[in-house]
Amino acid sequence: MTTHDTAPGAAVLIEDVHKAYGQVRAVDGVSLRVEQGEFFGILGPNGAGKTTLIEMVEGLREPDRGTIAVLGTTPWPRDVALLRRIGVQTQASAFFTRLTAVEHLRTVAELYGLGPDAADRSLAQAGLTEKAGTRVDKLSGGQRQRLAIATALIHRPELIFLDEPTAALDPEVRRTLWDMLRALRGEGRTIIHTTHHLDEAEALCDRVAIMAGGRIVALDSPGNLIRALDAPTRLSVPAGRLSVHKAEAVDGVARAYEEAGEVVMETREPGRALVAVGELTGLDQVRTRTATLEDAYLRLTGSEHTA
Ligand SMILES: Nc1ncnc2c1ncn2[C@@H]1O[C@H](COP(=O)(O)OP(=O)(O)OP(=O)(O)O)[C@@H](O)[C@H]1O
Repeated sequence: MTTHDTAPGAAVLIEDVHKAYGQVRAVDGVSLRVEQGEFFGILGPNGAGKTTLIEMVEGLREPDRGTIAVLGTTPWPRDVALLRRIGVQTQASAFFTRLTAVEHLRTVAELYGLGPDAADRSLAQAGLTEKAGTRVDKLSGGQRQRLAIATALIHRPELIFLDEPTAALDPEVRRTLWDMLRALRGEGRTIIHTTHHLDEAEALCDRVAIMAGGRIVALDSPGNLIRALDAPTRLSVPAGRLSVHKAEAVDGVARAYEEAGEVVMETREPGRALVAVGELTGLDQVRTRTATLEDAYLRLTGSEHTA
């Protein structure tokens, strides 16, 4: 086992890592540091290199070049002691499908040398206690997703990898899972979260790395990435309430147009424009939209494609 001089506080330290498949440079010189206790997002379009990067961090693939330290240890070649300190949830999580949820978890607990209480605890943590006696193949998609997370958490790992944990879940279940993930972070665990759900990354992540073409094109907190966009605020009112012509003349409005039954006004002085719109139409049904992480993501990954 090789240990690195990771500065205290780093859960993962990646330095100039490269990985190619033939001619495809899947990961092309990535460096980043994830702090302990951080909720860190990895975002990027299909084929950006996220999975390849994460698999190298998890010790499933060997980098061609560069170094990776996970909890102070090199993950390749695979290190059993490290595996006990990390938890991995993937889209293809394997279950003992003919067992009940609790039997499945107790079996996994035994594989880690843990008692049944570990299974009961992670079942409760995932909000699945009610489904303890349900066979895994009878669980809904969302319940299975939670079971995958419960399975990844059973041995109380310090570092948790989540891959699209809320894919295909209904909005209510997604929010419940968000609460669960926030609680994990509250316990001081480090979470590395790969997702295409930008609202989720914005709501949960302390920082995100946006990848495109095997490289990191941005790395910052969602708030800073959004602010860096310097995008206008959009105010909108139902189309019948105000003409585009009048909207253009509103104090503080830079541009106005009609879209999906609404007149949209772009402004860099939202306070001033809102007061003026309020005087014209009243504030009832006026909507305000500021830039989101999705806007920042589209700008950053779009420019990368045209580069
Ligand atoms: N086993 C493999 N053999 C050959 N090429 C691969 C292999 N795995 C990935 N690639 C290629 O490497 C590049 C990066 O793929 P990767 O799966 O890491 O991206 P990703 O960001 O995880 O994408 P997605 O969001 O679609 O999961 C892609 O061009 C992909 O086609």
